[in-house]
Amino acid sequence: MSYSNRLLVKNAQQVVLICNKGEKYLRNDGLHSLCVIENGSVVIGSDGLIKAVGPADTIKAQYPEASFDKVIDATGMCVLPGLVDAHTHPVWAGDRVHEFAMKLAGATYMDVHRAGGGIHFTVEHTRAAKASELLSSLSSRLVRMQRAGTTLVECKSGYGLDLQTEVKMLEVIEEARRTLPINISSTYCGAHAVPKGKTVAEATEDILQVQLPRLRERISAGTLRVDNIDVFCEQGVFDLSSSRSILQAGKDMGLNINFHGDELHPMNSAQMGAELGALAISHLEEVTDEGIAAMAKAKTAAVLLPTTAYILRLPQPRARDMLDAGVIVALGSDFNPNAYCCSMPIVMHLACVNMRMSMPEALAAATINAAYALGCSHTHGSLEVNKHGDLLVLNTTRWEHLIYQLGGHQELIRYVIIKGNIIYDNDKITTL
Ligand SMILES: N=CN[C@@H](CCC(=O)O)C(=O)O
Ligand SMILES: [Zn+2]
Repeated sequence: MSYSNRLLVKNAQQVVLICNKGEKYLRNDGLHSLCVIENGSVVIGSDGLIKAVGPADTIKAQYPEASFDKVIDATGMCVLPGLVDAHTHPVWAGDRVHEFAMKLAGATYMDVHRAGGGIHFTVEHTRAAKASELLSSLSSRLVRMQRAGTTLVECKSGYGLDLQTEVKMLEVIEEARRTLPINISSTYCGAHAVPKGKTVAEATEDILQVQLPRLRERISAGTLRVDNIDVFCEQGVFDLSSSRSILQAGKDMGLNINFHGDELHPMNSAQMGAELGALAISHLEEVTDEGIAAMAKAKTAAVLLPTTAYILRLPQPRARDMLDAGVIVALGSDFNPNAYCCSMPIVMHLACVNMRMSMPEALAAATINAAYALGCSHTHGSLEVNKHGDLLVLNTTRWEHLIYQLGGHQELIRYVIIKGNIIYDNDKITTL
């Protein structure tokens, strides 16, 4: 046995593993109760991976405390996997607080978009911003997410809509990946809106003939990493057939398909995504029964975004119907200038109250299933041996408090740990 382990978290009242048989996702019966060890400990090795997790007495017998760089006594506390945020747009300049006021006064999302605001407003400001400014605001946002317990986050481009700005955004995401501890899955979303002055056909042509080929070169040369391809498949944005051709082209270059579908209108996006072998489709407020069945069969994850329906006062996504049909349900914050939320604990609370998910369903959706939606559930999303040592220590004896205490994560999260390193220590926590 190695005598140079990085971290021991010992004697936790609860260690929430989520699952313990190498499951890549949880659905149906797998969601009824999560795998929890009472009075447990976790061992993280010097490579940042989990070496052991189990009853505190067993771990104590196997690992002498002296073999650890750091020991956390979690008596009276809970340990759970770091949260996974499966959908964010965190690289942009120019906030849209003025549009929030317009929407509160009755304007719809598409009213604002058609009037040249919304994504177009953000595109104008993001094109004008320096990469260093975008990196600085991205870093602050990611640090906020980390403090709210997120340890793996999907980050999209999509406020450039031209080659130069899309690449600038992807490079900024890449720099954040190199400099911050949080794990990042990056997504090219050049088809987030039709740029002003172009038709859908012209925008699609530009993506297929100019943007994707340049990205392919950069990825092959190892100068840029991109994991997923995204499109906003919506009436007045990219129609089904242009979305299909862009997603297929991305898949052909090795990207995972993970896109916005069936948000404001039923577009048959779910069926199209399932046919293409999409790993995930987000939103789905307007998905049909046929779309739900197709996603369940194809094991395409549904990334549900409770903040969007809440802020835009949309119908709630049909989480219960999807869960009952066996769809793999994940959650995301949808952080963007329209939905300014960095907190997965708040997202889980909204999912429970507004979308009628149970707390175990919401936690699985924000861990193992969100990791699945990003193609990372073999390394993230549960506390199992050989996975990344990414975890939260909560100052409470039952994990459900993280969801129950709306907006209470700042007082509940004592430590955020990524690969066995403490990246946030909230030592100001007192009693709860
Ligand atoms: N629906 C499309 N995209 C974003 C909103 C982006 C924006 O409004 O800037 C979403 O997921 O909600
Ligand atoms: Zn989005």
